Amino acid sequence: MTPTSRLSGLRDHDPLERRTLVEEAAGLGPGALACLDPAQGLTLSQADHMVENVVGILGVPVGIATNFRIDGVDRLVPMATEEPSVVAAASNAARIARATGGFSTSTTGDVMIAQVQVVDAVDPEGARLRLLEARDELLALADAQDPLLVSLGGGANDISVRTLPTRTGTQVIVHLHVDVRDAMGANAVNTMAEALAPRVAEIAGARTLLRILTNKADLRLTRVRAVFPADLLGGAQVVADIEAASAFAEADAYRAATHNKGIMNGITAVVLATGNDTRAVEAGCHSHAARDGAYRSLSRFERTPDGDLVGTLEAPLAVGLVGGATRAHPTARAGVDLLRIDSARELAATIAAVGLAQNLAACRALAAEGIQRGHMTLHARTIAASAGATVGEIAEVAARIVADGRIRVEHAAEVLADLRRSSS
Ligand SMILES: CC(C)(COP(=O)([O-])OP(=O)([O-])OC[C@H]1O[C@@H](n2cnc3c(N)ncnc32)[C@H](O)[C@@H]1OP(=O)([O-])[O-])[C@@H](O)C(=O)NCCC(=O)NCCSC(=O)C[C@@](C)(O)CC(=O)[O-]
Ligand SMILES: NC(=O)C1=CN([C@@H]2O[C@H](COP(=O)(O)OP(=O)(O)OC[C@H]3O[C@@H](n4cnc5c(N)ncnc54)[C@H](OP(=O)(O)O)[C@@H]3O)[C@@H](O)[C@H]2O)C=CC1
Repeated sequence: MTPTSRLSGLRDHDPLERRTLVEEAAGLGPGALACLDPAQGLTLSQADHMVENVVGILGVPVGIATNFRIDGVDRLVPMATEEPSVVAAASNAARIARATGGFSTSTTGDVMIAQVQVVDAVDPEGARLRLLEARDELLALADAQDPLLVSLGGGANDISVRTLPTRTGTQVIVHLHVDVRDAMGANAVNTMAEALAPRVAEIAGARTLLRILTNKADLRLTRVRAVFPADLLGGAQVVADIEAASAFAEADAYRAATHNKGIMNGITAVVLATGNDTRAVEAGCHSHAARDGAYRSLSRFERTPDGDLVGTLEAPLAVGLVGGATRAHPTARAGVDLLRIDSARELAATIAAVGLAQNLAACRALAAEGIQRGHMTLHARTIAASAGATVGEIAEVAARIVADGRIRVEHAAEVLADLRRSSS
């Protein structure tokens, strides 16, 4: 069976039934996603080998975003998040985008940047040029640190050097550009930077300080585009209002912060589900949003000549399929298996698509009925649980507080007490 992500009504099943349906739809064998079950996920001893002073494990819900078609391939996407309505929103937007073929992506490649900071240079500009003259030597020295990466077609491929006036004097900053292939690349480029530092100091006739990657990974940009039909969004006025909402986020930092948070609801959930570094990706995305000096939205929504809505997003996505927790964490491995991806680029493309989908869903809701109708309806289950409802009581309590239009903990407690009185 050709894998499909169109799993209408997945919500109507229980988690175990959903997992089976997802395994089948993704073309995986029975039990392929068993590691998504807490009982077969990360063990305490595995966790104890990942970070320090381990005493326990925090469980995070993993939902499956459906309907995604990315560069012509259907993908069911794992999203690790505690926030209600995020998975539903992404799935809904992906459903709408399917009508025009889904999401199309492109990438600038897999290049990460390591910085080497040079201080106390007597002749900063002279040092800069001497370092540029030594480019080939420095690249070879970097490559010597990671023969496996070079054998895979990766490795150091350029340097750039600039002088940087600072309040402690003019510094010389070396950027080492490294193609890290399918790794996130932090450890790889940090190792190279530390190996280069003594030779850089010698050439510059100065001292080196920081040798570390930058998370402003703007040589590793992923771009995604999708067209959302006006009729599926709610008509021409909704298209115009989403475009006005986008213009607001492009022009105002206060709105852009929330607009981008909506994007990161999608991006971070997939980064986490695949065992990647959420802090690195978020630092990269937010620094990219401020790349021209003002903090702006990472995405844009525009009306097409046909009156539909085209969404575009560009962001640095430093994620890997090897290294980090991706291979060490069984649940992350199951998430990657579900995606059926073969490269870090495909993972980044998927992440960008979910970010754009999340963003569209939020902006559509905001521009149409408001965010609370969809969000709070799904949030009602969390409210019911907060009021003390058991697993068997949550659905009834949630339905009642939604019907009453009072999605609040104290009302849920009243409904719960009433439910228990009537059933005793
Ligand atoms: C919540 C919906 C989707 C309901 O929207 P709806 O039109 O009532 O949904 P529906 O019942 O017609 O279902 C349509 C599709 O949505 C999905 N869907 C729908 N419900 C579920 C569910 N329970 N479980 C799983 N999937 C669900 C599902 O894909 C379904 O189709 P199917 O695949 O079944 O044929 C809509 O109201 C929505 O998208 N709201 C936006 C909510 C949102 O964006 N939440 C994110 C958190 S808030 C946030 O991002 C921060 C923010 C808002 O500040 C960002 C910003 O300011 O930009
Ligand atoms: N963002 C930040 O500021 C920082 C983040 N980190 C953390 O480090 C974690 C992992 O960094 P990363 O460098 O990716 O991890 P690893 O060093 O664990 O993995 C990269 C290594 O995997 C090997 N490898 C095997 N196959 C491939 C392939 N196809 N492509 C590339 N490498 C391959 C290479 O091994 P070999 O060594 O033999 O070449 C490569 O060096 C990140 O997830 C992050 O959490 C760490 C420091 C700072």
